[in-house]
Amino acid sequence: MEKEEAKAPDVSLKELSNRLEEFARERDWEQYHSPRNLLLAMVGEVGELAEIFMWRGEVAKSLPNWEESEKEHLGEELSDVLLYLIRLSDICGIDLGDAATKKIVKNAIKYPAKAT
Ligand SMILES: Nc1ccn([C@H]2C[C@H](O)[C@@H](COP(=O)(O)OP(=O)(O)OP(=O)(O)O)O2)c(=O)n1
Repeated sequence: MEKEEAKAPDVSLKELSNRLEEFARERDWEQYHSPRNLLLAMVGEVGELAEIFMWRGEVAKSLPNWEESEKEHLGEELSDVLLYLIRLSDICGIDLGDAATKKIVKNAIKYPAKAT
């Protein structure tokens, strides 16, 4: 039986953002990481994510009939979208964790839960 790969420990947006910054710096890719380029790269990855679901019809939650390799591919494309989103936010000077937390609060005010 194949040995299951160890899961990465809980990771913060800040940590991912630091690692992305380091990744770009080490390759001298900061010059390419402009807001527009990162946005286009992210949209491209959203397209790759959509391709995974294309023509399959409705998919049950937890993806019970999917091969492990398909789930792994899905995880990679979701990650690409997330990583470009984090990098885009950073380059634009947006603290994504803070913005998302505030947005959740705003959403709750706009869409109050029904009183029981
Ligand atoms: N200029 C770049 C190019 C890549 N990446 C990083 C962010 C993404 O997580 C990943 C994207 O790499 P690819 O463009 O090779 O895309 P895929 O991994 O999806 O490969 P493919 O399109 O061949 O499936 O690499 C980056 O930060 N900056």
